[in-house]
This record gives sequence, C-alpha cells and structure tokens, in this order.
Amino acid sequence: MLETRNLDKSFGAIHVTRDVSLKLERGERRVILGPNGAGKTTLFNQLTGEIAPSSGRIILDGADVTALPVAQRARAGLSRSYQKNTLFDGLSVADNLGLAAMVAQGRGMGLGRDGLLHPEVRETVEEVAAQLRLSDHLDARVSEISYGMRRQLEVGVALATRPKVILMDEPTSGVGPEMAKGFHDLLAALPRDLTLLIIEHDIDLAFAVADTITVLNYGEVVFDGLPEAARGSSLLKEIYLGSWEDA
Ligand SMILES: Nc1ncnc2c1ncn2[C@@H]1O[C@H](COP(=O)(O)OP(=O)(O)OP(=O)(O)O)[C@@H](O)[C@H]1O
Repeated sequence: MLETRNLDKSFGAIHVTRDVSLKLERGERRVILGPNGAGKTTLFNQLTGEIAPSSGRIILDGADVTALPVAQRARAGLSRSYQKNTLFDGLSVADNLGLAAMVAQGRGMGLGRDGLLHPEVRETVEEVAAQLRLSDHLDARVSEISYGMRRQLEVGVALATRPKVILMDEPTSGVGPEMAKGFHDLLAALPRDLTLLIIEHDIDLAFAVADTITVLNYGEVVFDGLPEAARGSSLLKEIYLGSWEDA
C-alpha cells in the first residue's frame, strides 16, 4: 500500500534520511520509533510531498507518487494528522469534519453550509464522529473541547477524507497516560483495511498498537519487523537505554 525505496535526504552536509526502504501492506499498523533527531518527521515530510527526497522513490497503492505535489497525494489517498494544531477553533466539531469531507468529495468550499448539509457529507461526519467517540460533541466549538479531544478530532479530520493511509506524528503527545491508552484503543478499532504509519515516542503505547515496528537512528532503518522481535533487540535497548527498561 505504501512503499519507500532507498529514500535519501540531505540538508547540505546533514544527511537526515539514509537509504530508507519500507513496505507497508494494506491495513498494516506500523509504528516508527527513534530518538530525537533520528529523521522521523523528515521521513513523513517526504511521504506527504512537503519536501522532496534527494534520491529514492515513494510508491502509494502501486503508483509512483515521488513527483506529485501534496494535494495530489492527498487525493490519491494519503492523509496526515499533524502534531501542530490544524483545526478551525471557531467552528464546531461537525463543521471541521464536514469541511474535510467536502473537500475530499470534490465539493467546493464555495457551497458553504449547503455543502456541509449534503447527505454524503453528513454521513461521513456521523460515521467518523462515532469512530472517534466524538458523537456527543458534534455541536461543540473546537475552542470548547478538551486538548485530548482535539487530538482525536485531528485524526477525525484525516479520516473524513476517506484515505487509504494515515500518517500520524505523535498523536498522543501532550495527553496524559490514561488518555493516551484510550486513544490507542480508538486507533486499534479503526477499519482494518486502513493503513496507519505512526510516530510514537512512548514504547509501551507503540507496542499496544503496532503490527510492525520500524526504528530509525541517525536517519537509518536499524530495525524493521515484529514487535516481539523488537523487544529482544540489544541495539534498541542501547538506543533507548533507561526508557526501554521501563517498557
Ligand atoms: N530543513 C532542515 N534543514 C536542516 N536540517 C534539518 C531540516 N529539517 C530537519 N533537519 C535536521 O534533521 C534531523 C532530523 O530531524 P527530524 O525532525 O526529522 O527528526 P525526528 O526524528 O522527527 O526528531 P523528533 O523526535 O525530535 O521530532 C535533525 O538533526 C534536524 O535538525
């Protein structure tokens, strides 16, 4: 479903991703681990098209998208849930989901409320809200909901575009451990044919949601495989030191 072939990215003399080759099957949930500065976000930026790789290819659902701009990759089924807040604070939860659905369904923003009231848009809003346990908050303004709920809504906005693949950059950053656990349960319950690639710092949480794990260190893939095998890797223990001991 999503593949990278020998992705390399340098900023001047700084080599940030090195020969990164990954292959995600449809429905796979893969977690990317790695210390600060390992190149995780830079890898995501290349996948979405925000930055161009220095060399290498990106294949989405069988098509080479390496040269496609961000919007076209999104239309081809690649969606990203951002670490930074990309929600419309003054609008309701329903309208944030509705706008994402409208655009993805090719209905222009110019239609305004008429577009939001379209049955297909409403259906998507209700379905996504149910998946992310936001149904009771559809009429709340984003500025009124909790931080944790905003993080859920960010995933909802990505989901409302009906993507094939969602990239999530630390979806639980800043939320407490209890909430983070609930959040990962939500992710685990998403439709099984949806492919997820998730950057996560917390190893326990990573293991809770991952089918497979990739570890980046200094821009290089140093582990790629099943979580059970990751647990046994001495290289990972070295990279994570203390935090690994707690896992
Ligand atoms: N535009 C840029 N120009 C120069 N160096 C950059 C640029 N973007 C990223 N880097 C460098 O690339 C390295 C990897 O950064 P990146 O943000 O991808 O790591 P990360 O694994 O996501 O880290 P974190 O966990 O802290 O978010 C860092 O050393 C960073 O300073």
